[in-house]
Amino acid sequence: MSPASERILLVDSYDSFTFNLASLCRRAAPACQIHIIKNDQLTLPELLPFLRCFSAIIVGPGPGSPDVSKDIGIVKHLWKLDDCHLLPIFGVCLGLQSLATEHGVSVSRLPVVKHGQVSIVEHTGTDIFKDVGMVEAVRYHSLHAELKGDEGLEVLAWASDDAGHDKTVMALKHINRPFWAVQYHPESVLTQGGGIEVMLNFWRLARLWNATRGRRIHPWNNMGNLGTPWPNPYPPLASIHTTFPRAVLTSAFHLPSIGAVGICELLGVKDESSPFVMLESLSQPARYSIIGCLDSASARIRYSIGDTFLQFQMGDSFSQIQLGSHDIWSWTSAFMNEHKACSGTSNIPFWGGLIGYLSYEIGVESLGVPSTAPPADKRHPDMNLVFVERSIVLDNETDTVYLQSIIDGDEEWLIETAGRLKLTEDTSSYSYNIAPSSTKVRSTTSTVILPDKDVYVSRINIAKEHLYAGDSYELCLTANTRVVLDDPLTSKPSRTYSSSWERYKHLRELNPAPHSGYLRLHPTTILASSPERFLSFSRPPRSTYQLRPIKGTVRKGPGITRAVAEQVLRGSVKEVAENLMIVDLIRHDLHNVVGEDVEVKQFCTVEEYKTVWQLVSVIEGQAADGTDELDSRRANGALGWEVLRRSLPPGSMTGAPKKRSVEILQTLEDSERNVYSGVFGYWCVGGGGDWSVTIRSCFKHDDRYNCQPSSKGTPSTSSSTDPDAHVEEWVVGAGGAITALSDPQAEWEEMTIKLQSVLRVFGAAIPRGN
Ligand SMILES: C=C(O[C@@H]1C=C(C(=O)O)C=C[C@H]1O)C(=O)O
Ligand SMILES: NC(=O)CC[C@H](N)C(=O)O
Repeated sequence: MSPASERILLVDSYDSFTFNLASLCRRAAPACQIHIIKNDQLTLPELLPFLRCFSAIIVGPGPGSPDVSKDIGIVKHLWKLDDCHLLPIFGVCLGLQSLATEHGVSVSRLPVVKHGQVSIVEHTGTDIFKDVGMVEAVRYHSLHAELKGDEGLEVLAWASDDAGHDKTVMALKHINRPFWAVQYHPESVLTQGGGIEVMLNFWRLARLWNATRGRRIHPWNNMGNLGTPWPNPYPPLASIHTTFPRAVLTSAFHLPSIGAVGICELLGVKDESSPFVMLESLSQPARYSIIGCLDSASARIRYSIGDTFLQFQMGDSFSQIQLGSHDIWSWTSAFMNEHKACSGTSNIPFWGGLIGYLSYEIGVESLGVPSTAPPADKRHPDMNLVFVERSIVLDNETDTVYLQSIIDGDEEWLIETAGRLKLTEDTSSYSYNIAPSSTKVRSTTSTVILPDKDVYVSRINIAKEHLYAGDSYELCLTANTRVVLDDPLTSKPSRTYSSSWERYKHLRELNPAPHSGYLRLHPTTILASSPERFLSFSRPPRSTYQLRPIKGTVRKGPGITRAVAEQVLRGSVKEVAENLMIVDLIRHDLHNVVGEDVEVKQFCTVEEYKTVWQLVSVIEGQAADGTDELDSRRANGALGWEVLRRSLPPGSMTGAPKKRSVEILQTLEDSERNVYSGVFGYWCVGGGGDWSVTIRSCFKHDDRYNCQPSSKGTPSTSSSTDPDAHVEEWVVGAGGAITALSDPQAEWEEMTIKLQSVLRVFGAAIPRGN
């Protein structure tokens, strides 16, 4: 059998490191096809006929326990295969624990759990450790195998650095069946010496076992579908049209003093009843501000989870489009395929395209976790986008304004808008560079409903119980704070005063953040000042996909210099472990779509923000040659959209493994997260995109703009209730990663520090003692 036709089966127990393992496997056996299945996808009788086509099986890690059927699925049966189906198997973590359990070994809790921590692993230098030197390995486990010695298993490696423990088993083999397993994570980015080296040895041993046994591996003739071989970058599209790009009309000129705020005000941001979008960067990399020039013809796309349709609005025309064989993601991709554009200014990140937000729950829906959120007819949009055809991008470094339109023959708009901007600049009749004291948020009475500290702390303790039990390695627990404003003047929508805009201007001064933005997409308005990029993708060809997870937070204050922050964050086992777990999770998310080419460009760097120091890592990937070349049948940047689809909700906001962690968090949080913890940003018609994590931000839903089709087919912008009774309610979410090492009081404080960065905009503070 030539290596080219060999196949490896990877069984995924719903872990968030599986695609890292697939990538390691590919490095060890480059010509092999890797098929990935979930551990509950097939029954054993359904799987058996396929096994003769595989050279080996890898059993991945996962949440839970090897003796819980729902956690381990089909895996437990694999160690009992009869001789005619037998094949080499390599287990990782939960995989090792299953091998042990099925041979009568007791698997119990570790005295001190190891999540994202590195241990020195000593080994026998035999079998999968042949010619392997020093091993430093990352561990993600709460459980461990305790052998008595008569189970038919042999210990190949162990760790001696566990408190209250002599030697913790780190690798096993079966004495006469072709089974090997490791307790640590060979695929983790920080594992050294025992990663690819051990995988190469397993592959050598597996092939040797197959050869000496004379095991014939059957070709994959008409075997049907058993987990599409990895990687599988594109989803099947219901319809793929060939479309030709439109040209981007651009006019650029120098405009030194008007600034992004001035441009927004000139474009009518103060008319609260109209949609408005603006994305800007207010601290490093602080270069571009992107402003949508919307009008009543701008297309709006809204979708709520659970719906079989989306709402499409263009001016007065309002329709419900049935998704049919599409889901909202493939529909949006098909829409962007119809609206491709080319020949804009190459260094300008946005030429036109979709701007808006995606909720946390839309990611939960993609994970296949049933929602606990209100039903579709009671929801606000989970995907809320506007298609921007005319835009202004301000390059804050050179004070150049780029006017852009993707509407054919729109030169007149460019000339007219340039004239308006220049006139405003010349007459300087209004200072747009507003000083902090000049923001005009009217003072209002606000009621702040904070999360209850005792309840939050008790939930931290429950979260820790889940971590000790092995159900999760890290849980990002959050809570909502509500701010209810009593401002009689905002009870009626105004065309000349927008309190949300005034508030945003205040926020951008108080908390200038690299991922800021004002999104008024009725019924929802978001004021964003996020430090965290979720995903950016550069324009094809050869797009780079970049994710920048943050984990590790320290409040800025007297004496907290960079050196101190470095010590507190980079010098802390807990903080680095927290960050590492998300780095490994994000690598997995990216490997899922782009395949092998994923690199950690920056690991645990301390970055400075207005009110906090943060520990930030950067992961980048590129698709295999040709996958994201400009393709006339697909939207520009379709692969970036696919990375987004498969990677939400952001791992830094869930913890790992993502699916199980999300399920646990649903039991620990009172309400849906909604806009908080989702993403906001853009997808450019030229193929680039940039989506930030919606944190350190606030949002409100205003049901006077409920945007449902009225009986006449136009959106309703009036409430059925008395408009004077309107109460303005903002939601601010905040939270933090809980690990087994978390101190509940410190976690509560960390959450309140994050909350405070936004609460100040309402003139509210968290009372002392809280
Ligand atoms: C949960 C929040 O932040 C997340 C949690 C962080 C942490 O645990 O250190 C850091 C950044 C975010 O990924 C928030 O801001 O509300
Ligand atoms: N990474 C894993 O596979 C973890 C296995 C198991 N859930 C534990 O915590 O020990």
